[in-house]
Amino acid sequence: MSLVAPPGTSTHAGPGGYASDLLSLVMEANWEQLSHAPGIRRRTIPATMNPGKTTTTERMLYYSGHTRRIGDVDEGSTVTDFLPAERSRGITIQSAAVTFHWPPLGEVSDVKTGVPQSHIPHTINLIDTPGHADFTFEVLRSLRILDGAVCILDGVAGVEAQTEKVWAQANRYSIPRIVFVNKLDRDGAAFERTVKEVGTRLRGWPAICQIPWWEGGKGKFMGVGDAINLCALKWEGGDGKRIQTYDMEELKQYDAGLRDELIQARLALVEILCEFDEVLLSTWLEHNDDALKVPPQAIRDSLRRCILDGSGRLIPVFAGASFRNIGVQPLLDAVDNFLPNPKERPDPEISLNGQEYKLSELLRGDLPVITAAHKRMVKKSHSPKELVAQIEGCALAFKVANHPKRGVLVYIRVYSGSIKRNASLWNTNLHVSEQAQRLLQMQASDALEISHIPAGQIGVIAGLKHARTGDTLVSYHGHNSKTGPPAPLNTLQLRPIEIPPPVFFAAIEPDSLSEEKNVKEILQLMLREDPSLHVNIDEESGQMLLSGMGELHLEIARDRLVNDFKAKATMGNIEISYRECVLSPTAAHRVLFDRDIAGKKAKAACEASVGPIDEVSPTESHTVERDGNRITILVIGSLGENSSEGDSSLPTDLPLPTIQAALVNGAVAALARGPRRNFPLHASHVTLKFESTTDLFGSDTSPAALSSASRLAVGAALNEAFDGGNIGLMEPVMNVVISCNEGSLGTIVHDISSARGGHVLSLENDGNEDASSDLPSIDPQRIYAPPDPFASGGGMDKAGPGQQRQVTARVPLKEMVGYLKHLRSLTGGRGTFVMSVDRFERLSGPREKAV
Ligand SMILES: Nc1nc2c(ncn2[C@@H]2O[C@H](COP(=O)(O)OP(=O)(O)OP(=O)(O)O)[C@@H](O)[C@H]2O)c(=O)[nH]1
Repeated sequence: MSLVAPPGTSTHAGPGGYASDLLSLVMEANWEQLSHAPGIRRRTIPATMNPGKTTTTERMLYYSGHTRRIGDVDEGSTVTDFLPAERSRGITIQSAAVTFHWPPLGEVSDVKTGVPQSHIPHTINLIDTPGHADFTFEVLRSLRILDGAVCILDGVAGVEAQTEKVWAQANRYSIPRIVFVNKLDRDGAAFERTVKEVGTRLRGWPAICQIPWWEGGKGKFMGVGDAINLCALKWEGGDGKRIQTYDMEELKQYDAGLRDELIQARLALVEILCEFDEVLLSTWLEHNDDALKVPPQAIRDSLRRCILDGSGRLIPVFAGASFRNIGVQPLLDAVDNFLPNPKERPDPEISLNGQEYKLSELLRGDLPVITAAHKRMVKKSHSPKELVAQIEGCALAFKVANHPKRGVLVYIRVYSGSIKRNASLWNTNLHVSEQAQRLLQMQASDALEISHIPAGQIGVIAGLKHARTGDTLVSYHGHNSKTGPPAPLNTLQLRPIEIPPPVFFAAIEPDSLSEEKNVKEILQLMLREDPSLHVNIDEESGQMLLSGMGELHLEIARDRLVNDFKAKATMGNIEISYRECVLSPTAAHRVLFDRDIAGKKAKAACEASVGPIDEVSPTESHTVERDGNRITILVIGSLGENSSEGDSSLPTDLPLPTIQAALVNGAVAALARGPRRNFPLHASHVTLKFESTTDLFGSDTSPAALSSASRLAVGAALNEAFDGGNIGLMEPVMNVVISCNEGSLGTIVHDISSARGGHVLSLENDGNEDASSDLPSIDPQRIYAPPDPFASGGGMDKAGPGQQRQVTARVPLKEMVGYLKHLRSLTGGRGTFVMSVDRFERLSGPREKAV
């Protein structure tokens, strides 16, 4: 028996091993991801509500030397949950990014080849993400930039509906993952059951790397058995830095039961790896089919190979109880050992003009869309390849945060080239240029000024005025600051993500007229931080409506507005955001706008008509989709035909893309407020016609004048529809997935279909027939897991008698308000559900009256 420092702190490679290209690791709420190349890792923690992501993050920061004390979620003293609203509620709202090193930099000795990755310091950028379903979008957004993730599961609750949802998205982004089963100190903790649920509900084969160690097999949770290194680790209390290791010989004396189980775990681990990895299969054969003789390093290498593709078909599983400071250091080692570095990650997805490609395809310069664009160019000073070679860097803004001292910080991940200080960045979402005046690397509470952020790295741009979370920023050699890089490069989007439509709203009332401007500015900043919030300001009345994904989402937004940003305003009741729709096509309405804007003469005209989206087929002209509506812009040139980019009838300071963007903006503003009940329009198709011979008025025609003309013309068309009784109402209908036990299935199905007007779409067992997963279902009998000492029956009975069942249904949102409480009462507190917007549906007579 020996007293050793925790794995990952004593035997690491020396300062020489700290490669200069050390990356960092990212950890998100629910997920921890680590990237690790010759030094970089990022990890995330995905999970369900409250499985302990923030608690685990606190320990990671403490053991890595990033903090001097362990913060507590319940006391509101953690590093990553720093917003007052997070601290008062004990939940994560915004994903927080922190950078630290594992193993700690000062504690390394010599670098040797062939040592585990965890012996070489890695920079880890960790993102701690939220768990509540209202913030799912925040999690999905963070997933796009992760190189790897740690999924933290609650060992009592197991795999929950929310875990499955985030897991499926991680599959889509091919993110390598490991699972940490937390809270094993709690009454009712069931490691075996949780592992089997990982297999059946997440559809990956669990590769158990650690098994829980309960005192005497049934007592206090005190450590883990390590199936890779064939030893047991016992935490000695306190801050968790003192860990005793027991080798297999010592275990014979100390806990023979654990030793026997550890042997089973090692056999199962090698067996499952051999099924996926031929290299390990050969090693096993070389060791006379003896799984106990396979060297730990061969197992580590194999695990790394098996999860690298991010398919989730094999899932390494670790065990612990973060709150008791048990299991966190080996988890950090696992992040170093198994999660990939940015260079090992697949090519990111991009979109150009709405078409999907891979980034490397674009950078090679041979995409047909680029060659075609080159052919259309008037000035062909570059070949298509050279056109693309002018891209100096391209990055994704994954987080915008308002720092009390440093102002607005935009966190970016660079995907190609590098972003240099003072580079002019074209924002392909907003179509504006802004300069990256200051680049920072955030280290602990310090910010280091840097000259550039290279590909694969995460950094911060300070002082940007426009960039929002989710925007793509392109640095393009010699781009025009008004129109950006040549089309279609000006539309380049990295890993685009669809923002779900908001389904709840509330009115924001500034306390006084003088406060209005301040409130609007704060709301704009909040929107930059969180693009799943929407603000709609009525031009005429000045009324502000804030909409979002759920009631909690809006409550938190109110807390941020009033308490954090100190706005003097109140928020009205939270209500369901219905939609309005146009039932039949209107006539064309031409509007001439002729008024001063900000003291300057502004004049422009255009013609608009509106109809239902299905009945007006899209034309070949410029058509965009916005908030569930379609907008077509027809710009007629001097020759009476659709203008192309080089049309000489347009003034040079008002090129075609600027006109199109201004007209679209006006239409979007008009569609944001319907004529009937002020709800946004949905499923409507606007056609806007602009003739350069009649609708342009020299230098008086500015983008602002064009937007106003378009807003008024669309408004006039909508009013015509309203006067003719042609505006209908639509309601959000949710796709609801409920997890419950067999016993309560009948009551739930009855309640959904008769009392709530829902349609049940499917009933499944344990998610095994889940058609949304590409992976084959897994028979839980074939999954190895050590028996649960506290389980009352078989392995899968957490919800009481009977199997776990999953009900998928489509239900109007109105009927789902307050459903969690009801579901809990129907299922004895055990049922859970997730929902997302499925569609908006036209309301029938009686339902319409009820709105
Ligand atoms: N008993 C026990 N409690 C834990 C453990 N880990 C976390 N907790 C408690 O669980 C609660 C939730 O922990 P958090 O760390 O906030 O969980 P989270 O996953 O970050 O939560 P959200 O981000 O809001 O989803 C807190 O009260 C923690 O003290 C553990 O290992 N054992």
